[in-house]
Amino acid sequence: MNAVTSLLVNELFGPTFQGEGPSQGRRARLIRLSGCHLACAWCDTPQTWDTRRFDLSAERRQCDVADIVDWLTTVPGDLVVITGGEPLLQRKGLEHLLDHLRSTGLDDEVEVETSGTIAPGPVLTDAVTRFVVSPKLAHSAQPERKRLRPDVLRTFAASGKATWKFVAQVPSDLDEVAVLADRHGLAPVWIMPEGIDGDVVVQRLRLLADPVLARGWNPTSRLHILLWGNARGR
Ligand SMILES: Nc1nc2[nH]cc(C(=O)O)c2c(=O)[nH]1
Ligand code: SF4
Ligand SMILES: [Mg+2]
Repeated sequence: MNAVTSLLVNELFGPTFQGEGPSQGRRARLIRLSGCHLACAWCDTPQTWDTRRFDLSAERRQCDVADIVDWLTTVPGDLVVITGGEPLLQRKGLEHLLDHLRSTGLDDEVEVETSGTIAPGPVLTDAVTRFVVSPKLAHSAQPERKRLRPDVLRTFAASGKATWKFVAQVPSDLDEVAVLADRHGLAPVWIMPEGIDGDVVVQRLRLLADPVLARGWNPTSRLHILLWGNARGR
């Protein structure tokens, strides 16, 4: 069996703060992988997949896993965030990255952000600290059969390593989240406002916060957007 020893990368950056979700505010290094099989209407990282708006050959490069681990060792922190795009499109390469990371002696927490539409498999599940799974709602304008894969959601829920981060625009989106959470047993739930402008993020979060609390969920802002706007590599 050939090991996949490289990953198609959009950007490597850090130190920064994990801007979103259960680890918000923690110092982190981010690995943004290229490629996504969805095309969400409000996607904040279209440079990873949208060939109509971006020259992907300039936006991505094939990086040896060994070089990525070398880079990680040069940047301080104890959290590695793997995001995209959709990282699980490169599951084999990710397995190799995690294996190499551990064998190099790095005991960092590793958080993988995913849309929850591709099953992670047992090897990767064992190797990561947590998955931050972000199933897409109707406002993503993706067909339901593409954005919601019940079998995959159940696999993540059963892994014991999933936290769920839903992107919401308005409080009525929370009804859609509640249906999914009940139907598939998704917990714990984090709600994040959609937006790539700090004022929009804050306005939406203000409207969402009380309904989120009332439902027993957790709010998250987008710290990197509040701090630096939609700058690349922050
Ligand atoms: N600081 C920082 N944290 C992040 N967490 C998730 C990000 C993303 O773009 O998916 C992101 C990002 O782009 N920047
Ligand atoms: S799943 Fe994520 S990366 Fe893919 S199109 Fe949707 S928001 Fe963008
Ligand atoms: Mg993201």
